[in-house]
Amino acid sequence: MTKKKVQIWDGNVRDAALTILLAVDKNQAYSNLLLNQTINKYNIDAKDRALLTEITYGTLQHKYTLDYYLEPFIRGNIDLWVRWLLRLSLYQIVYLSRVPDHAAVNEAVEIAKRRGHKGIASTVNGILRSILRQGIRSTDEIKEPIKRLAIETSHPEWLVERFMESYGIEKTTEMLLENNVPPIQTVRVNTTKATVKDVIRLLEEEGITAKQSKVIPECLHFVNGQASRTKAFKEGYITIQDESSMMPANVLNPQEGWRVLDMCAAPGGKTTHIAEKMKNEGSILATDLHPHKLDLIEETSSRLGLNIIETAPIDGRKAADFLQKESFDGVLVDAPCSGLGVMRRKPDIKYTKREEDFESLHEIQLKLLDNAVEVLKQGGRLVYSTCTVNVDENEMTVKKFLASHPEMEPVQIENLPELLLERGQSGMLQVFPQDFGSDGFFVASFRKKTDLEMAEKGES
Ligand SMILES: C[S@@+](CC[C@H](N)C(=O)[O-])C[C@H]1O[C@@H](n2cnc3c(N)ncnc32)[C@H](O)[C@@H]1O
Repeated sequence: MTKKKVQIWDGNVRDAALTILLAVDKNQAYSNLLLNQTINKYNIDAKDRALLTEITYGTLQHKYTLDYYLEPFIRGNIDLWVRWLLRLSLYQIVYLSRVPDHAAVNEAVEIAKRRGHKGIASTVNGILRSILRQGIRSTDEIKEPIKRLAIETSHPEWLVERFMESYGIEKTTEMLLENNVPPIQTVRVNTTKATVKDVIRLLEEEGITAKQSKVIPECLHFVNGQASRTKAFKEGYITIQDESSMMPANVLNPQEGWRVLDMCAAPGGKTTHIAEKMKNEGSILATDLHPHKLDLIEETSSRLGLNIIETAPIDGRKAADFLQKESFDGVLVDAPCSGLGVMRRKPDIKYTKREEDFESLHEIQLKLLDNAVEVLKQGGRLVYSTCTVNVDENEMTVKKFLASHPEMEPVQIENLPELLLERGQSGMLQVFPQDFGSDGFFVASFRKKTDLEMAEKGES
């Protein structure tokens, strides 16, 4: 039997959101990728694009809260697609003031008729109208504080508990709330091609307002428009990147002429930033475990006009077996991690990650760092980064790494604005999503001592 291909877009925003949400739930599809593919494939116009993004992300972001509100109104079993339809309709009623309640209900009933039958449509109508009549229940009914916070902010309880233990109630609450706020669209200016001012002007000519960030100088915040569709993007003046991800290249502070290894490089966001910092002079080896991802680095380098980047498929846990010892002036290990800092962008992470998934990551991260040390020159700079907020993968990984490498010393985080430097301690910096509206991110900086320094300190 041939499988029926699902047509995501037929001009109905809510129907498309429902198809995407179901695919995310049933096939573990990534919400951000599926949404972007849909928008680009069907060339969806700006108004529908905004609503589709808002409903898809918003419903996913608030899934547990919406289920809490729906629970008293649902009797017996309902199909998965009906549950998602109820969730996305209630999302509009509770969170989107610009969508009138009756419009959200009518749209839901029409979709239920089309996808199911009259009986399902009348159930959907009944549930949504009952909620409108009786109102949603308060979370004050939940007496246990962690459970209440988990439901209010739609995060799993085990994760809330974990964050509380590491960061305390205030920081945790701020972070959980921020995880439900849509991310700001940020881009990095290709400083080898134009100045920040010039790029702002180029974008203005395309009808786009972009503002220079107060945190990372080469970062622009988009006020309107879609970066990937601009001429400035196509012609290599900008790269789409979260502002936090612009920290590692700044902290590494590579100089023109350096030889740099970017060990976990794909899709190349930081590799190309490093090349821009080096003014496209010197050489960068960008490696990744997955050979197919290397094409992305090459595509981006060529779009940006950077020609000092070479790629190679190498498992970083064995990099020292393939690369010359002590041959790189700088190494970046932007490690695979649990991604708990990017939940605004990938809300599905909240529901798919399991605590046991994290355990193996710490070991992989240490192996990558062990190899980085071997290929780093004496006196060279090593930067370790993750896009997570998790002590085990960040501070603990650094602690264990330093304990087993007397030849490495932490160095003060440098080359970032004062407001960030103040937070950096013992060569480490943890940024939370609520700090300046960027992803949660961790960066640590180290220097390899020379043999002479080791001998003088009696450490060799
Ligand atoms: C956080 S992402 C890197 C993002 C990239 N640095 C950027 O800025 O675009 C982590 C990368 O590590 C790669 N990876 C996972 N395990 C690896 C290993 N053992 N050796 C090398 N790369 C690995 C993954 O394929 C993934 O592309």
